[in-house]
Amino acid sequence: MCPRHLSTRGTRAHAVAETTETERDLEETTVTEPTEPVLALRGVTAELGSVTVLRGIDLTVRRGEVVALLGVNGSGKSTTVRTLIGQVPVTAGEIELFGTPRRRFRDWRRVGYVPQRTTAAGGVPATVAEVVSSGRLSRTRFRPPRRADREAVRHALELVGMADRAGDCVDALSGGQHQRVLIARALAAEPELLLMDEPMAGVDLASQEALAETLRAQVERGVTVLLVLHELGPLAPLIDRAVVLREGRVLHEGPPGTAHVQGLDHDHDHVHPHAPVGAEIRTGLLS
Ligand SMILES: Nc1ncnc2c1ncn2[C@@H]1O[C@H](COP(=O)(O)OP(=O)(O)OP(=O)(O)O)[C@@H](O)[C@H]1O
Repeated sequence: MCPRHLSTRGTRAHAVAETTETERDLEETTVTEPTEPVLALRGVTAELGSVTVLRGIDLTVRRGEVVALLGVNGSGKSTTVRTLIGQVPVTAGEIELFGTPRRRFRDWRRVGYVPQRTTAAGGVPATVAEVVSSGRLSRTRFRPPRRADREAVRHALELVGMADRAGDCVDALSGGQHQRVLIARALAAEPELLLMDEPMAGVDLASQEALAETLRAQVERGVTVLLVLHELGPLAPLIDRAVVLREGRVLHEGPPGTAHVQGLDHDHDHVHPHAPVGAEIRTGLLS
């Protein structure tokens, strides 16, 4: 809870064995072959309410790839990502994560998810460190956090330049800082696959560049990335492939330079969600 109840339990001797366990976990999770699909959607359809939102999405992302999902507002980008994590049920088609049908997939520590930011206040009086620690739950389950967990949280905060705000209440952060905390939360589990829904939304240009650097380091580690974007921006050099959606279907797939020709410029009716530098935007971190 905010602002001063962070645990500092644990001893160094304890930690050595715990680090070993985490290393063992990591070894177990890096067995995917280089060209093996990390995620695959085949003919995926989905409805929200009574509206058909996805109309047969085919998408494969292989290990180490960085794929941008582009398209105008309402084309189904977020819904596609949310079907992958089971937040939106599919009405037809197949989804696989790491070669396992999604309905049987349980190894969620391999997946980091950054949700699309919202303007709804979460209302939970949590500190930055607590929110980022929640990203570690897929590894810690219900056991108390160990030194390796606290170390991973600290490292994730360092990666997004928020280590000095660990004890602050999330309510005290700006919109861009919230976004950085959400990214740190996803990184805390040291995932192999990062799913990011507009990770740069509301982040000023300098911070976008810092986050692009963070992402580059993840990609160099072999992390696979699928991210929803409205524009490539500082992430452009990292993107291997762009997939453009329109009305719940894949309209175009190819090198990122071709994406705008194929359906974005002509339908440029989407909102760019970037806030001006220093803008105070409240987000629901936990929603
Ligand atoms: N909870 C919901 N109930 C009904 N319809 C919804 C719901 N959420 C989204 N939709 C509709 O589903 C469609 C796809 O939405 P989605 O959020 O996947 O699009 P998007 O491409 O991510 O858009 P944006 O760029 O605005 O985030 C839109 O027409 C949207 O209005």
